[in-house]
Amino acid sequence: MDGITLRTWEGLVAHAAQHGWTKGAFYTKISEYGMQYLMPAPFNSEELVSVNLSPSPRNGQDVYMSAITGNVSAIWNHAQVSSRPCISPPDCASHGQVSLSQEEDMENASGIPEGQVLITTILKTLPHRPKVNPVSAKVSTSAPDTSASIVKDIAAKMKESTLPPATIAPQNARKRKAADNDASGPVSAFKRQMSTDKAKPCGRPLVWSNRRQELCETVSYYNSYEASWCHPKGNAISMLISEDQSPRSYAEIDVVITRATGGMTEDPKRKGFRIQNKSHTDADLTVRAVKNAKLSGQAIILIGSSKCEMPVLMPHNFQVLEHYWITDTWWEKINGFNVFKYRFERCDLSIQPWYMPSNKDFRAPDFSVTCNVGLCKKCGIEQPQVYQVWLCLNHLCDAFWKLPNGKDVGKMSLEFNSAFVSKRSHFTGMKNFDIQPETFQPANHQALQFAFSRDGWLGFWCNQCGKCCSREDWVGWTCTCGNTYRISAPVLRAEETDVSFNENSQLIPLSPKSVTSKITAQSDMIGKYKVDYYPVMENQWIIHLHSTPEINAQTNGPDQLFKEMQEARGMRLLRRINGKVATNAPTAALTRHFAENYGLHYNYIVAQGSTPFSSAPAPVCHALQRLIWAGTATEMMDISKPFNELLVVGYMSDGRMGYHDDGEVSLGPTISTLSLGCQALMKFRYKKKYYSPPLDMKSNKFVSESFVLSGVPLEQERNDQVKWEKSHPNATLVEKRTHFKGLPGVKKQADSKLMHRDSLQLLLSHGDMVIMHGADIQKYMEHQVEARGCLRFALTSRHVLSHMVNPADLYMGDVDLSAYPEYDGSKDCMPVEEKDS
Ligand SMILES: O=C(O)CCC(=O)C(=O)O
Repeated sequence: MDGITLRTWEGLVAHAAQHGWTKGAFYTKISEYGMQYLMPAPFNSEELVSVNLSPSPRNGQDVYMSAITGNVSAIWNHAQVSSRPCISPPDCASHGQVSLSQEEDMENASGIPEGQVLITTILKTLPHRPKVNPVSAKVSTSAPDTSASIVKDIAAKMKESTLPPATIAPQNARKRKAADNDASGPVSAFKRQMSTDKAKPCGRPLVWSNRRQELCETVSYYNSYEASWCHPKGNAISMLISEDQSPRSYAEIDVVITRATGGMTEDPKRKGFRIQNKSHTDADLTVRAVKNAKLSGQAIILIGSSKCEMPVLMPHNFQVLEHYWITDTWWEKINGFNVFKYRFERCDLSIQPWYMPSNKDFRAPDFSVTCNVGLCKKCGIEQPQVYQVWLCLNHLCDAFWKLPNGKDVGKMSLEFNSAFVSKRSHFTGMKNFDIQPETFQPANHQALQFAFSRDGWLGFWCNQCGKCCSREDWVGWTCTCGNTYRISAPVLRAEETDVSFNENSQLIPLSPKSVTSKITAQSDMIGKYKVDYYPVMENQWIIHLHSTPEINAQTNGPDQLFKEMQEARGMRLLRRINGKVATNAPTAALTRHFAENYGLHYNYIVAQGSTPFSSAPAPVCHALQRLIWAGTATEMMDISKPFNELLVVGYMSDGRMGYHDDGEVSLGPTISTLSLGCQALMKFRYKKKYYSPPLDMKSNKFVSESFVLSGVPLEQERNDQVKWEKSHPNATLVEKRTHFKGLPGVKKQADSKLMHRDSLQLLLSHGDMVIMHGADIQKYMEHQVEARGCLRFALTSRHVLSHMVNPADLYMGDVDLSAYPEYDGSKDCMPVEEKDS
């Protein structure tokens, strides 16, 4: 590993001269110093994963470099066999940051441990930044300055070897016409086509979805619910291309030119449009990941949304296009801010893609087109001519984004250099993911592991129509084309469930002792249950009834109910759409739990409907008996408001119900839940709008309600703010902000330790019951539940106020429990007939 010994700039250059600079060599621009380093990989280039270069924090002048290598294919294979969404290639991000104290140790490293990453660091003191000269763009035959000559030598060697020729005269480049590009001169930055003008594609996508979540849950290479790029741990693997609202984008079948997202905000002048309001930087995760992908030659899977700017009609909301690779990256100025841009080229140019417009003939690629390159005299970096005029596109150079006359490009409209768009190169990098997802092979999965695993309840790729389907139904998948897949799950005992089948799970075993509470419980015994009463606010209680193995083993007790819940026929637990979104909306997202409601409707479940109690399966009715007992035994339940609703929620590995409250006007004040199966962590916290001061220092926004809960940290200061706000009803936002920022304690309020933390956490075990009593709990607090194993049911009962229900539906809440024995908390619950005999 001679790379490790290259500690000086001279050594580095000598090494460069000595070694063949092959295609696999990597180069990185240390543009801050106006130089370009080209370095051979001091190891088998195929093993290179990523390289990071940054000025050393020690003096800002040393170069601090870390490279990550390893047996890439072994690592990727390993990553692929691991469970979704664990698509972790080597951990570039964390390994890329080596502290200075580690450098000497690193130098002693030798060889690459099999299947592991290796980090190389090189320190080099750089010359001071050269003085700025006027910019000049020219083809790279011009006499370079000293630093540039090193670069030129190296570049020449690279050209001699395997890279395609880097420079041709601009006029030659322009003569050629690309296969898919009709422009013979400069190519206009993308002309948007109305979707009605677009031709239909010649084929159909292999993989597609209507909702983004379906895609993310199904394919292992795209797990990005919000951002367009998917770059787990700094390794870019796929990108969703959609509408690009910034200037100078381009999209056709073989080439896509777009920008790193981020740094944009709503355009105050044009509704629905976004504008740049912040610069990208080299430290941005996407910028780093894209650079890494370019260096390592890794293919990127592009996914097109229905709004994507390809000149062809996209048949679905989301469709997987093909593998592309990043041929160029550069910087531009948009709206005065630095923006990172890149050019993708399709990897398999000689194969017709499914999204070729049906009214166009497929033509073989023309590899003879290459793009002219200019050399910036200021920074010494050779760069392709991206636009009709050559510009230095190194954002750290003083000549950046300046015309040959030294003036900023400003509002000048730029068109792409046709050669830059039309050039084609042979892709020789790696494709780490197949586009076609694995189909389920139940025989290959150990039934227990699969049935309740994260994989088991996520996406299903329909091999009939190519649709990605989330698992919406407890019993399996149904594709819109009619294809179904049913899971045959084994029946588990409760003690078999405290294991998560999510390999990526962060779950750490919890004991009741490790679950802390800021509210002190008063404990008591009711029957055989130990009962913890948490006084949350005045007359507001959260009550935890701890079950025991003895209680669980009772006839019709939790063990039996858990078994029956798994075997119950006719139950229809479904994942529902979160929020009020149309089912097929691209953004519609399903919950991470499955639910079915019995008895009366209330708002939360209205969309999904309810099943009358008269059709409820036996375990639901037995559970209701226990919940009624718990409500009355703890003296919380108002007998004039009996439970007339029961929600069954099913959780598998990694299942959860996020923070929410049950504070609907249609509900009575007492809510009672029975837990069956694996443990769950139930967390309570005060809602931000009541817990925080009126001014939220983080978002710099005013929270909607000015009310401070008693007992919260900095209560006095928070109350002072509320008082001031009330006494200055006409104060403007600026005045309020100025006033609050000057108050003592305000800084402390922004301290995340004092903000919005869980106040109570309960570890719920099999058979436990929880009662929430009091409307203020729902008004001022919210709760969340995380399953801590692979299978759990929660059966929660409420009272729905009858005047809030459609009279025609009232019958649904009628509960006839005469066939089910009453539960008294201490005795076995025997079926009625057995008791009588
Ligand atoms: O899973 C649980 O224990 C409780 C579920 C819940 O919070 C609810 O139904 O509102």
